[in-house]
Amino acid sequence: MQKITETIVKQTISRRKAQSHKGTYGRVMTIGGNRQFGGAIILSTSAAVYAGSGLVTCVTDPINFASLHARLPEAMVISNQDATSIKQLLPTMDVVVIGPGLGENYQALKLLELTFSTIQKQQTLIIDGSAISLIASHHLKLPDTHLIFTPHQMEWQRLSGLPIKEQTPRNNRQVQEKLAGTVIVKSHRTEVYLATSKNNWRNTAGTAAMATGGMGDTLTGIIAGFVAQFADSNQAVLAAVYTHSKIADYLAKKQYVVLPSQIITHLPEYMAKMAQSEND
Ligand SMILES: NC(=O)C1=CN([C@@H]2O[C@H](COP(=O)(O)OP(=O)(O)OC[C@H]3O[C@@H](n4cnc5c(N)ncnc54)[C@H](OP(=O)(O)O)[C@@H]3O)[C@@H](O)[C@H]2O)[C@@H](O)CC1
Ligand SMILES: Nc1ncnc2c1ncn2[C@@H]1O[C@H](COP(=O)(O)OP(=O)(O)O)[C@@H](O)[C@H]1O
Ligand SMILES: [Mg+2]
Repeated sequence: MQKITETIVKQTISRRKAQSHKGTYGRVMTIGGNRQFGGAIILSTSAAVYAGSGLVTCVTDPINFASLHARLPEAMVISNQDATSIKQLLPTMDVVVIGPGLGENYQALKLLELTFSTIQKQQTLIIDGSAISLIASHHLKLPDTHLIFTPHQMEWQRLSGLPIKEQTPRNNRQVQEKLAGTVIVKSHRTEVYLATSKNNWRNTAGTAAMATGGMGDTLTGIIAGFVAQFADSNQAVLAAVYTHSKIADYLAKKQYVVLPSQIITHLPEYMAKMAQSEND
């Protein structure tokens, strides 16, 4: 196992070019948030914006529009029932996140299938939460695109068939090869199995202060923002995993529990620090 450390973050996050605009930093679509789990997609969408994505569009139940906009006027919204707009806009994105708070009912399944049939080969699809559980329970065929799975250990058990005790690096790698996507197995020490490299990685940051609902939803937004902006996708994934946990470690020095929304608000400052020290 290789160690994920701050060196990767410093290598990944570079200073922004003066001659750039929002289009330079990537388009992200976040899909999820039913009536019960609106908070999950609000966190994911906020993390994508605060991580620096140029333009972010959230596809969610319209019941979540007002609360999302109250916290995050930067995000655009589309109704999760508006298949025409989704089909039209999704192919223009660099990165699509599906799953945070999506739920697992019939409507959620149809939205996942629509996403799979619309996504293009050159795009990146981050599959999280309910979307992972739906793939497992409905044996869905995966689309031909750049895939990143972000399961926690139980979601990984559902998708891989590996009981948590048998989730060893060797077994995880075997299933990753079948899925043909990058797999991030989240736990107190998250492991990353990259699709285009044989190296396996383990996070060196992270704290039990992170053990609170919405923490993984936040990670998906950071990964989306980093993959949308930075040239090397593998580095971007590793840097995102570390950044999420490192900000939590910093806040946990003075806090018993760290809230996902606090990690989000600290992203721009941490990223500026990493960009300044890119050549250290
Ligand atoms: N504010 C919001 O809107 C929020 C919305 N959310 C959304 O809810 C949806 C469902 O996601 P979910 O993760 O809550 O539920 P599920 O997939 O059933 O997994 C839980 C089961 O797995 C087990 N488990 C074992 N190992 C584990 C591990 N390392 N990490 C975690 N769990 C582990 C665990 O064991 P236990 O706790 O019983 O010991 C339990 O039996 C999803 O769309 C998500 O985005 C949430 O993000 C919360 C905030
Ligand atoms: N004890 C812990 N130590 C370090 N990281 C943790 C700990 N507990 C949870 N995390 C991190 O918090 C996130 C939880 O993700 P997930 O279970 O999907 O949350 P949610 O679905 O509620 O958003 C993961 O990134 C995981 O690594
Ligand atoms: Mg989750």
